[in-house]
Amino acid sequence: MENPNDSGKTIHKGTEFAHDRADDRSKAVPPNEHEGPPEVREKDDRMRRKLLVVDDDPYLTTQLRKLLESDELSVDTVSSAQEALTALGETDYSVLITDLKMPGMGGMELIREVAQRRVLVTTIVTTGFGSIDRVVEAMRLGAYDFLTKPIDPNNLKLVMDRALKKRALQDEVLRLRQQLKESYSFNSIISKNPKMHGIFELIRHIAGTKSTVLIEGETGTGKELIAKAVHYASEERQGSLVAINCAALPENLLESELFGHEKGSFTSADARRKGRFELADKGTIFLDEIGDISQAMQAKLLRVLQEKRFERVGGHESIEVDVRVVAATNKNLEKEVKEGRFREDLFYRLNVIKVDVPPLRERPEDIPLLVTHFLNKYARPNDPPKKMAPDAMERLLVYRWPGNVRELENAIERSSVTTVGDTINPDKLPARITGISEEEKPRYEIDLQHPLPYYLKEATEQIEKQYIRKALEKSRGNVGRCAELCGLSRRSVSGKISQYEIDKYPFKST
Ligand SMILES: Nc1ncnc2c1ncn2[C@@H]1O[C@H](COP(=O)(O)OP(=O)(O)OP(=O)(O)O)[C@@H](O)[C@H]1O
Repeated sequence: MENPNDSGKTIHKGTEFAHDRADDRSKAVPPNEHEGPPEVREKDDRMRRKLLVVDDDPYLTTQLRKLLESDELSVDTVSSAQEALTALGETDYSVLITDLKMPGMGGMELIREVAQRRVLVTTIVTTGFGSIDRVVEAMRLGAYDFLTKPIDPNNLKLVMDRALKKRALQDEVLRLRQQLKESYSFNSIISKNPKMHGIFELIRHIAGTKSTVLIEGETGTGKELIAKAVHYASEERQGSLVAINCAALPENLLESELFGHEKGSFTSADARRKGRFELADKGTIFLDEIGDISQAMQAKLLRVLQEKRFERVGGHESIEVDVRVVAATNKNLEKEVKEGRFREDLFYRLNVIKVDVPPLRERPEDIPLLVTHFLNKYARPNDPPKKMAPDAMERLLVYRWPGNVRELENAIERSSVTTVGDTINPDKLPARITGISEEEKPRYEIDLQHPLPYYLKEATEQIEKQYIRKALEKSRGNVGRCAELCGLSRRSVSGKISQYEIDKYPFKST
C-alpha cells in the first residue's frame, strides 16, 4: 500500500501493511476475537523495533520486508535517499538498510548526511558483487555492515541480528549515560545556600566551553560532585569523565597513570597502556588533590595544559587530546604558590574558572536538607526513613563539621543503621558531635513495637550497671552515698560494683 506522507514522498509502511491485513480480516471475524484488547496491541507495536529499507528496486524492498517483518520488527520501505532522510527525521528507526547505487542522491551521500545530522541508526549497505572499495568507504563513513546482492536470506538474518544487538547496546549506553547525567546533575547537589547556587549558575554558564576549572574547598565539601556536574552539564561532550586522585599514587606511577606507557618502558610494563588523558579524550579529566603533586609532575602537567599533547612513558609518539581539565584541591593553591610549593604558571593555567566551595559550617541552612536527603538514602528497603529527633537536630546544627558533608553523611548512615525505633535520638550520634560520651550511652534500646532481640536479664544488667555508674559519679565514688541514691544497702551496692567490675576510683576525682 502506498501513502503519501507530509512531505509528499511515498513511504511503504510495514505497520500499515499489517493493519490492512487486519482490516481485511475484520470483515470476516468479529473484532477482538484474534487481536486482544487494544492497549495490548498498542504496547506490542511500541515494543517492535523499526527498520527502514531504501532501494529503488521495488522487488528487493518487498522481498526484504517479507523476509524480515515479524512480531519484533516492523519494516518500512522507501525508494530514494531523499525519502529516507525525511523518514529518519520523523521516526526512530533502529536499523537502516540502504542500497549504495541509486538515482539522484546515492547511498554514500545518505550515510554522510545521517552522520552529519547525528541520526542514531545502525546502517547496513547493500551492494552489487565486486564493489568492495565502495563498501570500505561506506564503513569508513559510519556504516556498520554490508550485504552483497543477490541477498542470501541466512546471511541477511545474521547481519540484521548483529545490527539490532548493536543498536540495543547503543540504547543501553545512552540510557546509562542519561541516568548518570541525572544522578550527577545539579539537582543531586543538595543546597539552598546562595553561594552554592552561584556555583551552579557559573557551571551552567560554562557548560558548553572547554575552559579549565579549579575547585577549592575543605575535605568533604562536595568538590567531586561539582566536578561531575561540570562534566555532565556539557551536552556536547560525548567522551567519558575520567577521575584520578593525584595524592594516592607515587610520582612514577602517577606519570604512567596519567600519560600511559609503552611496553617495556619499566620492569612491570608488559603491555602498552593508555593513560587517563587518552581515555578522557573528547571528555573530561578530573585531577583530584592537584595541590599534592611533586614539582616534577607539575612541570609535566603544565606542558600538557599548554600544548594539549604528550608522550606515553617510554614512547616518542606525540599524542594529541581534546580534554577538558577539572582540578580540585583542599589546599589554598594561591598560598601554596606564595610559599614556593606550587608553580605559579601551572596555577594560572588551572585557575581559569575558579570555584570556591564553602564549608558546611558556613551554610547551616543546608544541614536539615542534607539530613533528610541522607535519611532517605540510608533507609532500609521497605522501611520508611528514620526521623531526626529535634534535640538531635539541634546538636547537628551547632556542630562545626570539620569533615563537612562527608562527615554528616557518615553520621546519618551510622545512626540510621544503629537506631532500632523510628526516631534518631542524640545518643545515637557520634560522641564528638553531641558531646555525649560512650559510657553515658545506653547500650540497649528497647523498642516495644518489635520483638526483643536480647534476654531480659542481660538488658537489666546493662541498665543496672549504668545506673550504678551514674550514682557513683554523683556520689564522687562514695559507696555509702551511692547506696543511698540507689535505695540499696551498702553491702548490696558493693557486691554489684565488683560483679560489674566497675572501677570506683576515677569517680573520686570528678
Ligand atoms: N551538597 C551535597 N548534596 C548531596 N551530597 C553531597 C553534597 N556535598 C557532598 N555530598 C556527599 O558527600 C560526600 C563527599 O563529597 P565529595 O567526595 O564530593 O567531597 P570532596 O570535597 O571531593 O572531598 P575530598 O576533598 O575529601 O576528596 C559524597 O558522598 C557526596 O555525595
